[in-house]
Amino acid sequence: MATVIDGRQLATELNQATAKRTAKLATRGITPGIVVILVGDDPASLIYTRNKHRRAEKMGIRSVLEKLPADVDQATVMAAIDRYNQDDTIDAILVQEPLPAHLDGLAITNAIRPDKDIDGLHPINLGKLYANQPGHYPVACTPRGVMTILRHYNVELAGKNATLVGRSILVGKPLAAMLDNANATTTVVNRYTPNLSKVTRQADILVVAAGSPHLITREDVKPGAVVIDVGINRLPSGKLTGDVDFNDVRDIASLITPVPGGVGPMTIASLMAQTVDLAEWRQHGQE
Ligand SMILES: NC(=O)C1=CN([C@@H]2O[C@H](COP(=O)(O)OP(=O)(O)OC[C@H]3O[C@@H](n4cnc5c(N)ncnc54)[C@H](OP(=O)(O)O)[C@@H]3O)[C@@H](O)[C@H]2O)C=CC1
Ligand SMILES: Nc1nc(=O)c2c([nH]1)NC[C@@H]1CN(c3ccc(C(=O)N[C@@H](CCC(=O)O)C(=O)O)cc3)C=[N+]21
Repeated sequence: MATVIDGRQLATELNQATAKRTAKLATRGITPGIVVILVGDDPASLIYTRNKHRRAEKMGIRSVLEKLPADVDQATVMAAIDRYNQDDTIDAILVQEPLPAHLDGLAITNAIRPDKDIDGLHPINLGKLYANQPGHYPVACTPRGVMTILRHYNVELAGKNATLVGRSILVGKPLAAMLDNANATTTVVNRYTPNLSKVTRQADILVVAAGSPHLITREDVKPGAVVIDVGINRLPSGKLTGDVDFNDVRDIASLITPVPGGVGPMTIASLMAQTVDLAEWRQHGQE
């Protein structure tokens, strides 16, 4: 029977540590600030954005929500980015995905100042991660949260097979780079991969970020594997479920994350921690 990873507990611990850091910054008159740019009114994005806002305010981070209408034009979004790039009270800029199809998401990402790029999506930050460069730069918060979980539960990575289902720029790709940097042997699969099950069964660490409810069942998992479920899917009943059939897989895995209560809370906690990182790094740059 697998140990079930308690993402909420780990997130609470990380949030307490982050709150201590903001309290220390406050004594120097510094309040870290994040802006979330939300285009349109996708209900799931609204919930996620509200959760972030509430969490930030609780821990002494100023949170600004810039809501733009679904039919906003490219120039207006670019002007908003430019304004926050120059705004000294803002340390972190997050553009909520997904963006409406008429907008050029790549141009928007590339316009964010790399030192305010809280999702680590700017090519400069992605390049540093891929090159495994030393030094300070932001990385995507969900992969950062997953790496924190693996470290906390003492999961050995060097020499292990780490397989990622999903290759998005926000989750699969950066997490593959982080696992590779930690000397795991990484495999990234996508929709075109033949015989998915054969590949996933090789994994000592299986990370699933596909957005497909119950894609992974026990036949796809090596006995004793560590299973990290990033997927967030809302069922017609309104319940949240991951990409892994939790009840089917839990007795053959060694460690497993639930949904909800696994990776999700760690994404938010990592976002808060990295906002404070950005504020501190910028401060050092200015001193
Ligand atoms: N818990 C958290 O904190 C977070 C959760 N999420 C959730 O994680 C999931 C993934 O998010 P994201 O990475 O942004 O999603 P994307 O839709 O951008 O990417 C999904 C990836 O999964 C691959 N994929 C989908 N279905 C299959 C399949 N049947 N077999 C193999 N590969 C498949 C796709 O392949 P291809 O490229 O070929 O299309 C793609 O690479 C979503 O449910 C999302 O809501 C996302 C961010 C944070
Ligand atoms: N630029 C950008 N960056 C993101 O990181 C990003 C994004 N866009 N778009 C959407 C996805 C999704 N995502 C989630 C984060 C936390 C929870 C979360 O807190 N989940 C809780 C439950 C939440 C609930 O109950 O509704 C849990 O899993 O326990 C969910 C989903 C970040 N994303």
